[in-house]
Amino acid sequence: MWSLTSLFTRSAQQAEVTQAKSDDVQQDNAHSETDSTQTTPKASAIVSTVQVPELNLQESDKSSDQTDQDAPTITSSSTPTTNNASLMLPPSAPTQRRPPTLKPVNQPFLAPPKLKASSLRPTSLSAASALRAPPATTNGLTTSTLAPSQRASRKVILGPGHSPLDWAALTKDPRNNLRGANLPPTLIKVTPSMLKSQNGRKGTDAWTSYNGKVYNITPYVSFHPGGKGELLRGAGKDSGKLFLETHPWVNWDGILGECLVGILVSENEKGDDETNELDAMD
Ligand code: HEM
Repeated sequence: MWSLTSLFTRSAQQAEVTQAKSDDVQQDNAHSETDSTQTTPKASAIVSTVQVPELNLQESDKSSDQTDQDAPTITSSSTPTTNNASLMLPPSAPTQRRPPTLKPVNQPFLAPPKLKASSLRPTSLSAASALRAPPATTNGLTTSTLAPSQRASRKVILGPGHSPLDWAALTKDPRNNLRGANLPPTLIKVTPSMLKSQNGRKGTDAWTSYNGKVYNITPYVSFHPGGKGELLRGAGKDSGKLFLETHPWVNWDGILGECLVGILVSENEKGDDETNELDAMD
């Protein structure tokens, strides 16, 4: 290990040696400069290149202590870690990163557009009616099972105790015998001539056929929302066409199931075993 005294002494000696060498170099440079002026103008380039390598070569031969002493000087000029940080530009001002102003300073808030109530509604149809399929124009038939919304109602005012609920209560009791009097408990075969004679006149019950089955509609006449006259238009004949033209959404058998008399057969088809055949169809 070097002592401090020897260190300083050594450093002083080296400084003297360095100074002497530097003087020699300058003398040599001056001398060479004098010579170069006589030949070529390259002397100035030699001066700058000679000084730097000599200093580095001498220091490389010195001890590590010497380099440590020089270290602060070198570090201050070349190390980019800490000191360069002080040279970095400050972060950009926060005003540059602000989001764009959403609100004009001197302008009031924009009012929402004013909508008229009429502009939110269709002029003629309601939203629900606009979603429905348009009614068919041919033959008065419609492809939809929904009731037409714009057709004038032809319903009648039903008498007291003749609401649909009253009818439903009536059909639940089998003792009411809605099929009619003087009929066997089982279904019968009905010929077209029989159906025609059961038209509701002369004290007879009114029968009608629908999908090949015959019903007694007399008990339902006063419960029919469309009125007695409309329902009796099908008396003594088939009501399928009129029924489907008027209200295809109505559940026929759900209303008149207890009024089922029998099935419609051809004139010569009726036999003595009509009851057994009808039972077999059930
Ligand atoms: C000749 C056969 C029939 C005709 C001509 C007829 C006619 C009518 C008419 C004009 C209406 C009024 C529709 C309206 O403007 O709202 C109506 C309603 C009604 N009819 Fe008939 N009808 C017949 C047979 C039947 C039968 C057999 C039943 C039962 C199975 C029935 C059950 C009803 C029902 C439930 C309504 C009310 C419909 C509703 O509220 O939308 N009709 N009928």
